[in-house]
Amino acid sequence: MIIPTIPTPEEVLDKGFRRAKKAANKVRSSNIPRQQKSKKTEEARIKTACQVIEESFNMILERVPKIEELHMFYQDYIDVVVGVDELKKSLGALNWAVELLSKFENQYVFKVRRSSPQDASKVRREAFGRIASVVYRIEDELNFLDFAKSKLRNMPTIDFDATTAVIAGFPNVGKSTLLRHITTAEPKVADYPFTTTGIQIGHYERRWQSYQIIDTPGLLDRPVKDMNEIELNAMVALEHLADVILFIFDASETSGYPLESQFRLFEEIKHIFKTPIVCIFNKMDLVERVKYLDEYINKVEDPLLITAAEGTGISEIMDKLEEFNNEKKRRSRTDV
Ligand SMILES: Nc1nc2c(ncn2[C@@H]2O[C@H](COP(=O)(O)OP(=O)(O)OP(=O)(O)O)[C@@H](O)[C@H]2O)c(=O)[nH]1
Repeated sequence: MIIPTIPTPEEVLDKGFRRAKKAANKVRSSNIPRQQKSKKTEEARIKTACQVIEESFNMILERVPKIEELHMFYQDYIDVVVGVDELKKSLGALNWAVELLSKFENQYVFKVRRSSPQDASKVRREAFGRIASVVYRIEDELNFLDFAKSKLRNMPTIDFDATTAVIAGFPNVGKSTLLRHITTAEPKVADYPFTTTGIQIGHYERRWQSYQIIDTPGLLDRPVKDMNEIELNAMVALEHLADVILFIFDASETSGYPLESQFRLFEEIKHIFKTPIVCIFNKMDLVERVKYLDEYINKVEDPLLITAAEGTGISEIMDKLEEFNNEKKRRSRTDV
């Protein structure tokens, strides 16, 4: 998300007062009658200081995207990373400062006009004091916006038009292998604060349709009860993205996780997400279709049996995703 550079109160005031001085010098060297000069000079200083500072804050307010207009995934993402309420509060404080400064501008220009030439500079000093105190009043909010800027610099770039599958399953079950086989290019890895290794996003096109497969190492690969609140919220963010979840079982159990615990994780994810889930049993090259395995395979709807390492079963997954894509298109047509 684009948050522009956030100045400190000192920087804002310095810029405002410096420009005010310049404006004053300009008036001083103009050919206004002498008796009016001191008042006109102070008037220019007050006006310029207020306007320059207002402009700095307005520029920030204009450049930060309206949070409620962002895709729900980004709204949740921002909420998890920095807090939407806090961000809105800080922007609200900037608005408050702009309104007050514009009030000061009118109030003090009027005061200078009504003052004697000798008192004009006193009025201006009073105005500058109040301007400074308003800017310092929002120091915490400026600091927060600066923190948010650095935190939100590398938001993952999501293609919201693509049909999106999010991969889930215990570590070592073959998620990356699958991602590499389905998607053509090297998956892009974006910063994602809930996972230690970043989010991996792979893309591919099929019959002129775009697909996107997302892996979030460290998030959808362990029991939900072990998750903290941030991670649970991150799951909500993912739910806004996923048209479908690909849950990968390691049928061979060579990853070290018994099918029983893998199935428990599947149940948890099914419980949390309202998104449809496609169950994929991987590493079929290492197993016999024994009764024990069949028990699990038969428990789920339309399972796909694959050997990701050899690329076997990948086209069936793509067919399945195409079905979801067609369904999504059909739904969006009837929604219009
Ligand atoms: N025999 C066999 N091995 C596989 C298959 N798919 C993946 N593997 C192996 O399983 C191991 C783990 O695969 P990864 O793709 O790294 O698994 P992952 O789920 O992405 O693991 P994390 O990144 O730790 O979550 C690797 O050594 C793969 O080569 C398969 O179909 N058959």
